[in-house]
Amino acid sequence: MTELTLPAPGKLNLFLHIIGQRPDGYHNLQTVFQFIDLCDSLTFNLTAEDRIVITPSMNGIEIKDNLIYKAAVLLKPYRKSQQGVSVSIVKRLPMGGGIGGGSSDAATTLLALNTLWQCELSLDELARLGASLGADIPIFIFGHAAFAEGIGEKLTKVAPKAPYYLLLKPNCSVPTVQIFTDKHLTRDTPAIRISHALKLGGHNDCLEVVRRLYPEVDEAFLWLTQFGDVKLTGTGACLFLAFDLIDDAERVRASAPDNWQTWVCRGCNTSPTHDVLNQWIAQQPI
Ligand SMILES: C[C@](O)(CO)[C@H](O)COP(=O)(O)OP(=O)(O)OC[C@H]1O[C@@H](n2ccc(N)nc2=O)[C@H](O)[C@@H]1O
Ligand SMILES: Nc1ncnc2c1ncn2[C@@H]1O[C@H](COP(=O)(O)OP(=O)(O)OP(=O)(O)O)[C@@H](O)[C@H]1O
Repeated sequence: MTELTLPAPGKLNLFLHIIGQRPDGYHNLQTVFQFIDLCDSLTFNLTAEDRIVITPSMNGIEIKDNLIYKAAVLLKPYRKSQQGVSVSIVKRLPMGGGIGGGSSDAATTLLALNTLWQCELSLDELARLGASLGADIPIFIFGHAAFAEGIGEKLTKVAPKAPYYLLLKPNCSVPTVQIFTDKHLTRDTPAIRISHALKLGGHNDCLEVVRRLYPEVDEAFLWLTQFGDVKLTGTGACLFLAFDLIDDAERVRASAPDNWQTWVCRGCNTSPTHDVLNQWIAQQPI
């Protein structure tokens, strides 16, 4: 039986500028995406029966709402056979954290099944399919750190510094839609050039709104600022801080109050999903 196990990494928005709003309500952004080596793990097994099975079930998510399921359904019309798939997942990425766990699971499913079901879609075609499920999916299909524009689908490869990060999730989850519909959100940050972004970075326009709506994020932000330049990823709730040395990151982590989830992880400019998938493909008999 064919089995494929792939990591589904989280992402960070190193900055997130909102430069306008489209007529359909979606926001035009400028952001730099970088992956982290904190990952879910997804194992795919093809099955004779034409069904999509996901185990274990995820807390509070019906299978039909699971982005893994939705991604698999999107690819079904391109299959060369009528085989189904069983997906088992080890979930490590917190939900509602702004690190794109659901999007990464969906993108990993598209990449894995494109190979296992021999759909032969290009990365651009997969990214377009993925974008119909969520704005964060194209970056995980693209597979390289990128400067992103549009709603996150216009991607230009970049290679920012890849430090260690202390990632902290305050004891709350932030629904993306709540932040994007808040009337106090800044939506008119002037557009910058990619060279400016790489040299000077930027800020996250969602930070002030998230701190005001979520006192837990505000408290964690204030605690972390004593150690450096704290950033919010996406619409939160996760905050992160960069370190050159892993020991410094671990020292701050050890002093964090117990009610916050914390991780020390490394920035990655290539996606671990693509790294492992390319190795797997290279090992298959011709
Ligand atoms: C905040 C980011 O994580 C930054 O990378 C993304 O922009 C959010 O991406 P996502 O979670 O995949 O978002 P989606 O599932 O596509 O959209 C959720 C909701 O957020 C709002 N939304 C999302 C993305 C965007 N550029 N503008 C928006 O206004 C829309 O109301 C949408 O209904
Ligand atoms: N496989 C999945 N893993 C996680 N969440 C999923 C999955 N499938 C559906 N969801 C739904 O998507 C929501 C957002 O989850 P996700 O982990 O992508 O949040 P996030 O990290 O805040 O993402 P983003 O930065 O894209 O907003 C969850 O609250 C959950 O209801």
